[in-house]
Formats: sequence, C-alpha cells, structure tokens
Amino acid sequence: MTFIQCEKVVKRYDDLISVDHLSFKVDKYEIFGLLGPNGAGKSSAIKMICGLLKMDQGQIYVDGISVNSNPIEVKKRLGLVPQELAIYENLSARENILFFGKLYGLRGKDLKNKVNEALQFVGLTDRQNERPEKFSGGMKRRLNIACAIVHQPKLIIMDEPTVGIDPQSRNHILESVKKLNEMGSTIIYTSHYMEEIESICTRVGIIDSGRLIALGSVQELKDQNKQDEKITLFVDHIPSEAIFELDVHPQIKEVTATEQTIEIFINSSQTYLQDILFILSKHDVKIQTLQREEPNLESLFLSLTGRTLRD
Ligand SMILES: Nc1ncnc2c1ncn2[C@@H]1O[C@H](COP(=O)(O)OP(=O)(O)OP(=O)(O)O)[C@@H](O)[C@H]1O
Repeated sequence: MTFIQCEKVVKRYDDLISVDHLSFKVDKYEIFGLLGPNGAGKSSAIKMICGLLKMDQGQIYVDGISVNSNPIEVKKRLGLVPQELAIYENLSARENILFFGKLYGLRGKDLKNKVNEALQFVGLTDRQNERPEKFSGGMKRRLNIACAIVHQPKLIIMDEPTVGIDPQSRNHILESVKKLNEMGSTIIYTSHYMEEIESICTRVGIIDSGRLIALGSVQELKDQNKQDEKITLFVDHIPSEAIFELDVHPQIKEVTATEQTIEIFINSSQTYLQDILFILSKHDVKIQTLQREEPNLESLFLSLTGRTLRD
C-alpha cells in the first residue's frame, strides 16, 4: 500500500533547480533510502514532504493527504529527525523530549509514558536529567531522534542522522531505525553513506543534481550495475603464460599484474572463479590470499554520473 507519493516535484532557488521533477512512491512499512552526494537535493525533498518548504511544482501525498492542501494533517503523522540538531542545550534531555511531546499535542499520563519510552528507546534513561551540553555528539543525535519520535508517528523522516558521530553511536542509530520500522513506522532515510543505505533500506532512490537517477531495491540496483567485479590475488610468483591465459579468457575484461599481485576485472567471478584457479594452478602459482570486491551502490553511482558519492 502506497504511503508516500511524490509526483514530479520541483524546487527552485533562483536559477538553481535543487529538486527536478522528482517522482517516487514509498509503501507502508518500508525503509526507503534517499542516497546522493552533498547538495543533491535530499534535504529539500524531505522538507517538502514534511510541508516545511513550498514546492514550485508537483504534488506530494502522505497517507493519501495532499501536503499542498493539508500540511497540518500531514505534520501530525510524521516525525522529522533534522540534519541540524534541534535540541535545547539549556534544557535537560527529559525536558527536551517533554517539550517536543507537548508540541505534538501529548498531555498528562500519555505524555509521561511516551517520554519514558522515548528515553528508553534511545538509551538515555540514565542521563535524562542532564543537559545535552555535557553529551557526546552521538548522544545528542540520539536525543534528537527521541524528540522526533516521542509521539510515535506513522512516518519517520531522518535526514543524515549519523553525520559526524562515532561508529558505536552510528550502529546504535541504525539499529534504532530497524527497530522503529519493526514497531510499525514507515521510514525515509537520507544519507550519502552507501553502506548505511545498503544495510537498512528496503528500497533506494539515488538522486543527483535534484534528479532521480536510479530506483529499486538494493539488489535490483546492484543487478542494474554493469560495473565489473574485481578479484585481487596475492601470489608467490607470476608467470607471463598464466597472465596471457587469463587475458584471453572470454569473460575476463582486464588483468593487471604487479610484483605479487594480480588484479582481475570480470563480469561474474562466481561462475569463472574455477577457471581462474585452474589457470593459476596449471602454472604452479600458489595463492596466498584472494579478495573479491562486488559492485555496490557507490560503483553504480560512479557508472551513472562519472563521480563518486563523496566528491
Ligand atoms: N535556502 C536555499 N537557498 C539557496 N539554495 C539552496 C537553499 N537550500 C538548498 N539550496 C541548494 O539546493 C541544492 C540542494 O540542497 P540540499 O540541501 O537539498 O541537498 P542535500 O542533498 O540535502 O545536501 P546535504 O547533504 O549537503 O544537505 C544545493 O545546491 C544547495 O546549495
């Protein structure tokens, strides 16, 4: 069931088109990733879905409600974790979450219970009475999340929630995203970290210069990727006959050999790995280690745009 529908959405800032006829759908209970380099238009797209930024053209529906004609009803259904921290340094962690809970219309016992649940969810119960000025970057990010989810919204939108934090907090946040999804929320997650998107998202839209350049599940996008797989072999010696035989193999695109390393670019190593091993053993080459690098979303982006995600 479609939960979010973006139809040919356009946002212009003077001469710059930051979102260019963007169309995609997100189903209920998905974790949908928006992947793109800095400045691709992810935040602008998200702000328009939340009704915080006016679109110049197009339509967005959330739970069947038009953002253009009924932004208040849309806002009631969502929680936004903004890229810039939206917490008050002079309030304690608990007071911050209480403040946002009240903003979302929670009162009395319900407010208290939901604040407790949010604190527990982000692992800040023990620190609830401390001010965030004493917190690490990761703890502040977790508090930022608690403030956005206290009202337990159906839709959670997270704009680069792991920027500038340590790996442990990053993993904690990624696990929280999965848990929120399991608890019934639909999630939109933006990032320029390909690994994060690969590990948590059910489907991904890749955007560049405001345009959607690829859309599908992680596996579908990897399958679309015509980039080669790279096999690196560290060996005891490299006879030129072996290199010649590898080079003329019909499925091997390119072979390079330097000192004790052979690099092979191939369409599908799984099928032809046997052939490679056979050729090397025929020439008495002993393999010390073997590494495979599969094509990923980063290499798909590179093949579509000629640039890396973190240019
Ligand atoms: N208020 C604004 N005024 C003018 N240009 C803007 C404004 N906000 C964004 N832009 C421009 O629109 C483009 C898209 O920006 P946006 O913040 O949506 O990208 P992003 O993918 O979220 O990037 P980042 O990860 O760096 O936030 C960029 O070129 C940016 O400079």
